[in-house]
Amino acid sequence: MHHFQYKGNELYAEDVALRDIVAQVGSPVYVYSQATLERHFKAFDEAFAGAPHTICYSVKANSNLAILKTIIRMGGGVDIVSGGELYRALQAGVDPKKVVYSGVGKRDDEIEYALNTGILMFNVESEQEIDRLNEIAGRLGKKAGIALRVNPDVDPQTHPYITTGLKKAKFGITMDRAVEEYKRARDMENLEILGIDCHIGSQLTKVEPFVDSIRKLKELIGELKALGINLKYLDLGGGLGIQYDAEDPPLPADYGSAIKAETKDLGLHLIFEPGRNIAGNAGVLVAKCLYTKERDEKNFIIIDAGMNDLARPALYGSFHGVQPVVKDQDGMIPADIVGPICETGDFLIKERSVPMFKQNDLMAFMSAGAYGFTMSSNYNTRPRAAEVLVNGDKFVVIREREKVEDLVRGESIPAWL
Ligand SMILES: Cc1ncc(COP(=O)(O)O)c(C=O)c1O
Ligand SMILES: N[C@@H](CCCC[NH3+])C(=O)O
Repeated sequence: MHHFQYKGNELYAEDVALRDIVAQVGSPVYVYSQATLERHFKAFDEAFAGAPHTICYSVKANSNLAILKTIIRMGGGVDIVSGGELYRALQAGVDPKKVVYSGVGKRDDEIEYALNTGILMFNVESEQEIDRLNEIAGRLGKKAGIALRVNPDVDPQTHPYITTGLKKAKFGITMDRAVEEYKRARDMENLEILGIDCHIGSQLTKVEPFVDSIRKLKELIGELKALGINLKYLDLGGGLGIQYDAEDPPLPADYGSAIKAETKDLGLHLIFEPGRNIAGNAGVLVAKCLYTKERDEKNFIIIDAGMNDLARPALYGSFHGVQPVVKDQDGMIPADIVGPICETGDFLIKERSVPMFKQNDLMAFMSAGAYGFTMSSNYNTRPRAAEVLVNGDKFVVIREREKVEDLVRGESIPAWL
């Protein structure tokens, strides 16, 4: 069941009309459905029933404290890529033993913070990071649990900007270096080798690339075993895609059975880092039409949300569906739906047939729950949107709309000016 649906001609999030939210909170506003988040988490979790596993939700997809809390209280852990994300996850009450820390550029202070917190493991992304971790852990009198993030050189067949597992990508350690690096790490006093990790890309719509990379990892796991390096965890990253338009991604259950079949004899505890799969279709961005321009060459629908609010179309040419919040338009029109920002690339929809929105009409951009708010910016000194969580017939503002005063906080004018 879908939780963003029409009742009559009004679009609802669960049992709340989006129009009522905007009446109270204004626009643009991100609206999330708690029931959808919970359903997605549960489906992912159940897909791995019978196999020991932990779901470490990828904070970068949607890092609002209320979203993190929703996942944590269902038993989820988190995948973080910065000290900032660790701070958020701790604020939301995460169990440090369910935190994995990925990322190619971990700073010393972030590593210290994570060590002092007692996180489960660092997914180490370079040869130098191994040494740095050992050094910092030694200084703090701690042991750092590690997995090496290896780069299996598998093509995930997704957008080039979100392909991470190819040899030419900046992520991870190459397969041919991995054994040597594990041996080096084994001899370091302040490291504990816990596992192996890979993440090959995002928005994958097939299971084959996942299976291919597991096969490559299995060879490596075998080689390590022969050397007496025994692992506990196999972290398979995130990346399972969702439907934005006409994609037909595998269901979590299908992804789960393919992976379970491939890993069942390894005796390893599986870790997953899904982001988009949990949050993507659990949120929409609601915006208002400010003006329309009809021209011979092109029609424009100008709205109060822009690329600073939802960057994905401008950044990747991504598709987001659009639905009227109240269906009362006179048919469809070919148009660009654009924001108020002074950039030609500031569009949410390009050359598509859309409802004939008029001034003050509200519209919802679908599938905006992941990499929506978290990628938003203040470009053009635009306060970031409010965020709302819906639960049945209730809703709460889980992040206030920013104010202009928030945007100049910390700035100062030197005395000589
Ligand atoms: C290391 C790592 N883990 C997990 C994720 C989450 O990916 P997704 O939202 O595609 O599940 C990402 C982003 O691609 C990532 O870089
Ligand atoms: N931010 C990207 C995905 C990259 C994932 C980062 N690990 C998107 O919106 O699709």
